[in-house]
Amino acid sequence: MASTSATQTDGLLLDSDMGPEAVKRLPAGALPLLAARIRAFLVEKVGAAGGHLGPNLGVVELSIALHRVFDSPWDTVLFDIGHQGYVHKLLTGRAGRFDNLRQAGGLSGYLSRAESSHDVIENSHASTVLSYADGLAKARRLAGESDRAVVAVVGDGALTGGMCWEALNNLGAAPERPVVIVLNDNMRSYAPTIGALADHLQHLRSTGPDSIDWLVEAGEGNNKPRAGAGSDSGDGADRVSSVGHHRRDDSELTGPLPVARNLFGLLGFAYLGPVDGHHLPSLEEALSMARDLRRPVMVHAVTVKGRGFAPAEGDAADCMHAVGVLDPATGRPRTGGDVPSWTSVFADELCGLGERHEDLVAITAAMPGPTGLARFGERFPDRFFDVGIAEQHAVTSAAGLALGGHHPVVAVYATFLGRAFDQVLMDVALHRLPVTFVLDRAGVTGPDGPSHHGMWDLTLLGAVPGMRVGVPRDATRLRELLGEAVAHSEGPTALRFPKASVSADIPALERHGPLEVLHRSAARDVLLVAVGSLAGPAVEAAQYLEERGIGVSVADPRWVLPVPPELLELALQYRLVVTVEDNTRAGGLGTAVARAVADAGSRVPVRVLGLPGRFLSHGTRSDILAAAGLTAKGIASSVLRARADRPHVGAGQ
Ligand SMILES: Cc1ncc(C[n+]2csc(CCOP(=O)(O)OP(=O)(O)O)c2C)c(N)n1
Ligand SMILES: CC(=O)[C@@H](O)[C@H](O)COP(=O)(O)O
Ligand SMILES: [Mg+2]
Repeated sequence: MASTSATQTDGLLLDSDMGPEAVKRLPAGALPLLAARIRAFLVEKVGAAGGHLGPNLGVVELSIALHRVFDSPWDTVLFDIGHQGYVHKLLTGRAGRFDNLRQAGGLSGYLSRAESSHDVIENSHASTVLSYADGLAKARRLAGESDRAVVAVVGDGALTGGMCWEALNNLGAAPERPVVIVLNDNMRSYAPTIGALADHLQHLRSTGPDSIDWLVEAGEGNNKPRAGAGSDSGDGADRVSSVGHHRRDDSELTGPLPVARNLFGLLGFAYLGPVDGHHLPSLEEALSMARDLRRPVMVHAVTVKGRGFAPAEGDAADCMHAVGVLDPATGRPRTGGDVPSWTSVFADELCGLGERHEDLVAITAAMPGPTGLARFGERFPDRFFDVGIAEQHAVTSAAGLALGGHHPVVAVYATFLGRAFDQVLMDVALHRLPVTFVLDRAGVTGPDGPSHHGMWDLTLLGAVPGMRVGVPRDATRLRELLGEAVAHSEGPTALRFPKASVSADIPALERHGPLEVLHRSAARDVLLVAVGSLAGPAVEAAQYLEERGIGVSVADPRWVLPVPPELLELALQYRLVVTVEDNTRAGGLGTAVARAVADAGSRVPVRVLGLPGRFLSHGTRSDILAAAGLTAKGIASSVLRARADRPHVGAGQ
C-alpha cells in the first residue's frame, strides 16, 4: 500500500470542500492520521467558540467509518440530537466553516438541511432518530428504493428515551426494512447513563461476543444450538478487534442468522458487537456486514466521550459534554464570571427547602448537573431520582410520588417540557397533584438554535387547568416563588427562568396580592406588564419614557398564569397596556391578559410584546432578544408606536 505523506493527508483531508468521496479514497493507513487531525481541529475550533466537545471527540472514528461504508446522501445517515455531528460536518465539506460555529449566520451546532444534503434531522431533542429511520425506511420501500441504506446513530443516553422503544418495537418486527442502528455507547449522557438498559449494555460490553449465545438458527427454526461466537469454538470466528467484534465467513451472511441472546436480538435485530468504536478496521467490518445483511441490525459501538483530549476524557462531571470558550492547551474555561446563574440560585434554595420539607423529592431526566439538582441529590440521595432521558416518565413518575404523599420538583429545560405535555396535563393536572416544574433555559437560549429556545412553555402551561405559573424577575423572587410553589398543595405549579446570569434585584414599590409594582407613574397612560427577567429592561424603558413626558407604570405579576385578578384590576385603570415576555407571542401571558381585559368588557388596548411565532435560528441570547424588540430600547419604541396608533384612547375605556 503506498504510504501517504502527512502533507498529502493534511492537504487533502481537512480542506473546506473535503467530502465523503475523499474519505473513501484514503488508504486505511492514512485514517489514524486523519482521526488525529480531526481531534486537533475539534479542540481548536470548539475551544475557540464553545460547543459539544466531548461527544464529538468520541465519534471521530465512527463518523469516518460511516462515511467510508455508506454513500451519503444516497444512503441516509441520521444522528440523534445532532450535537455529535461536527465530525460528520467536517467529512461533508464544511471544514472551512467552523470559525463561526453556533454564531448567528454561522455553522449550526446541530444538523441543518440548509447547510448540506447530508444533514436530515434538525431537532436537537433526544430519542427521535429511530422513529425517523422507521419512517424513512418505509418511504424507501414504497419507492422501490430499499437499496438505499437508512442508518441511525443513537447514543446510550438517548436509548433510555421512550420514543426509542416505540420505534424498536416497529423496526424489529419488519425484517423487510433493513435499518442499520448504530448504538454509540459511551456509557454517559451528561452523567453516567442510568437504569436497567445501562446495566444490560455493561453486560454486553464486559462479556463480549460470548454474551451472544447463538440460541437457534433463524429461518428453518432448527434448534441446533451453536457455541458462543467469538469464543474458541473453532467455527472460524476470529476476533477483529480488542473489544470483541467477531467475524463470520461469507456463507453465514447468506444463511439464516442466529438470534443473539440480548435485548436487541430478542426484539428481532441482528446484533453486531460490541465493537471497539475507536478501531477503524473493526468499525468498517461491522458496518459493512450490517449494510450487507439487508435486515434490521444493531451495531453496538463502544466509545469514549472526550476521547483523545485528556481534560475531557478525565472530566468526571460530564466529559466536556457542552463547553464554553476553552484554553485548548489545558481545557480550562477562559470565561466564567462570578455572577451566579439562575440555576445556581435555584440549586441552593432547593437544598434549603429540602431541609425544611421532608416531603420534597427531586427528579431529573439525565441532567442533574445542568438543572442544578446534583446538589440536592448529594444532600438527599434517597429523595433524588435520575430517570434517564425520559421526560414523559419523569412527569408521570412524579405524579406517582405525589399520589404517595410527596411534593416532587421536576427540573427540566423548558424546551424539553413539550415532550411531556400530555403527562403534565392528564397525569398531573387532571388529578390536581402538587408537582412543581422548574423550567431552566426558558425563553431564548441562543447558540443551541431553534429546538433549544424555551419559548413555548407559557403557551403550553397557560392551557393547563389548575396550573399556576410563576416567573421570577430576580434571585429574591426566585427564592420566594420556589417557596410558595412547594407550599402549594392544591395542584401543579411551574417556575421558569432563562439561561443567563441572574438579574440584579429589583425592589417592589407596592404589592397587590401576588403582583408587585416596580415603577409607578401618576399619569395612568401606560401599564407595562413585565414577565420575569424582562422586568429590568421594562423599568429602564419606563424611566426613558417618563423623561419624555409619558406616564408609564411597570407591574410584575410574579404568578403570571392564570392572570391574577389584581393584574386585571390594575390594567383597567390605564389607557394602554403593553405586556413583555420571553415567550412566543402566540398564546403566552400577553394573550391571556388581552383575553381577560376583553372578557371584562373593557376596550383598553393591549399590545403584546414577545418572540415571533416562528423558529429562531442560533445566535447570542442578547442579539436575538434585541431583534425581537425585547430590550429597554425596543420596549420603549413599541410603547411609542402603540400610543401613536391609539392617541385618543382614554383611561378605562
Ligand atoms: C428530550 C431531550 N432531553 C434532554 C436533552 C439534553 N441532552 C442533550 S445531549 C444529552 C445526552 C445524550 O446522551 P447520549 O444520547 O448518550 O449521547 P452522547 O452525548 O453520549 O453522545 C442530553 C440529555 C435533549 N437533547 N433532549
Ligand atoms: C444538546 C443539549 O441538549 C444540551 O447539551 C444543550 O447544548 C444545552 O446545553 P446548556 O446546558 O449549555 O444549555
Ligand atoms: Mg452517551
